Amino acid sequence: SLTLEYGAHRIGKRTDQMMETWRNYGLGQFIHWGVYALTGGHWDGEYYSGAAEWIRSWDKMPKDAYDQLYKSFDPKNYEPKAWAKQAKEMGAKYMIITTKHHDGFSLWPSKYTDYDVTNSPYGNDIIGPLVEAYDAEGIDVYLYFSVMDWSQPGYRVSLETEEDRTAYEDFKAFTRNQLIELLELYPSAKGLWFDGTWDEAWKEQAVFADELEKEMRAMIPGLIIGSRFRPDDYGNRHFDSNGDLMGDYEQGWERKLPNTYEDTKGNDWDAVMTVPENQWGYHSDWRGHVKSSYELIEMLVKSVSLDGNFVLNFGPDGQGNIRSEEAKLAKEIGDWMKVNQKAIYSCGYLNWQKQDWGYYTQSREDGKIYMVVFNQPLDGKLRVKTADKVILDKVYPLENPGMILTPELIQKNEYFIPVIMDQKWTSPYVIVVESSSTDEDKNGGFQKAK
Ligand SMILES: C[C@@H]1N[C@@H](c2nc3ccccc3[nH]2)[C@H](O)[C@@H]1O
Repeated sequence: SLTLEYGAHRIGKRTDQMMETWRNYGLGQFIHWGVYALTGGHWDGEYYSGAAEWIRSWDKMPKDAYDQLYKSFDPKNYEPKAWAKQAKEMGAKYMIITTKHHDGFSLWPSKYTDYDVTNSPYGNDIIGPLVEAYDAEGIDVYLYFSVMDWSQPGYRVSLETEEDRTAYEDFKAFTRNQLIELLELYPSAKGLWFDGTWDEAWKEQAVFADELEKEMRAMIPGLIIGSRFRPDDYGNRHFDSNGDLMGDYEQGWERKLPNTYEDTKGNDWDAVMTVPENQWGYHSDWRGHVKSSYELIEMLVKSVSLDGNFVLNFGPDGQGNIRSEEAKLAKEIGDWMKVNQKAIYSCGYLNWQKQDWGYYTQSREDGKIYMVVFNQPLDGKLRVKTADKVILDKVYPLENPGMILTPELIQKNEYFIPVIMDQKWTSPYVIVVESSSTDEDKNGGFQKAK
């Protein structure tokens, strides 16, 4: 392997308490909010078919017109407490907020740019009250920060000339200043979610990024930073030139999920997901496929079954309203979580053979196994092929622990579990499996369920 000075500084998962907490979240909320929301994905009566938060890059959007939008940013309906309550009801354990997206508009009072909320009609800090509201609901806050910043004179896609390099040094100092400022202003933040780090210019900044990451980690012990921040000695991100994961978890799953445990390489990871195919910021006219709560619940369960977190995106409109489609999804997902959350929180991957009826999760606290059923077989029998030396001690619906189900042995380590057919399941349901290993538990087999 290559000798890397700026590659992965740790092999394998972090095992400290803050990372354990992160690993056990299951469900998160992403919030994309900024001046792009004022356009709603349209300009001058024309429909923008790209991602709404990218509308500044649309050839039909005059750049100076976009850059004046902040003079209209005055969200009368911004209610951070209501947003936090809604997220609590949905069952989100953490929230990631765009402090600054690619356009550079800073949603907090920044000493380092005039392109921020203090120079908008709204005038006040957006981030602070949001952090307080989510902290009050017991939802951990993470700060999204785009390194790419179209508003900054020193920003460069690549460094071709000496002038580029000189300008980029200013940009690097600006970037560091804003990040230090954010961590000083919002010390209850548990981590940073970096974006906009794919430019060639940034990929040459292995030394700067490593020193900055160390500085940020020193400011908030346990701070959680994913794989999308640092480039290594050769400009590789996410995985260094030896194939080792950079940062504390893999951040590559944007609008997609791993399909197998092998796809995750055994790392921690999050998947961030839009409700339409590709809209993070507010677009008033969602076209194409809009995901249902059923689809999103399956993505959540699949993520947890593969040891990841699922982060669902919300894009409030220019007045600070959560749109009705998202409010409905938050309610529907929350209703499902209220009944089935034990199969999500503090759960992860179980190495039993994947079956067609759905997904297994296993509690990291008491070893209980959850079968989350999406595709109930017509004969009402769920095939279960356990790992070796496993005994099924007790099986029952999570919603009805008194209804003991008797597995039918098919062959060694393989059973049919008869789910009650007259029980009309109308949404994904959970069967609990309490199990033990045939050896005494000295070999670290499944912990005996308490
Ligand atoms: C989390 C998501 N990442 C940003 C983004 N910009 C991209 C440019 C090219 C390819 C993928 C991108 N994702 C999106 O605007 C959103 O913030």
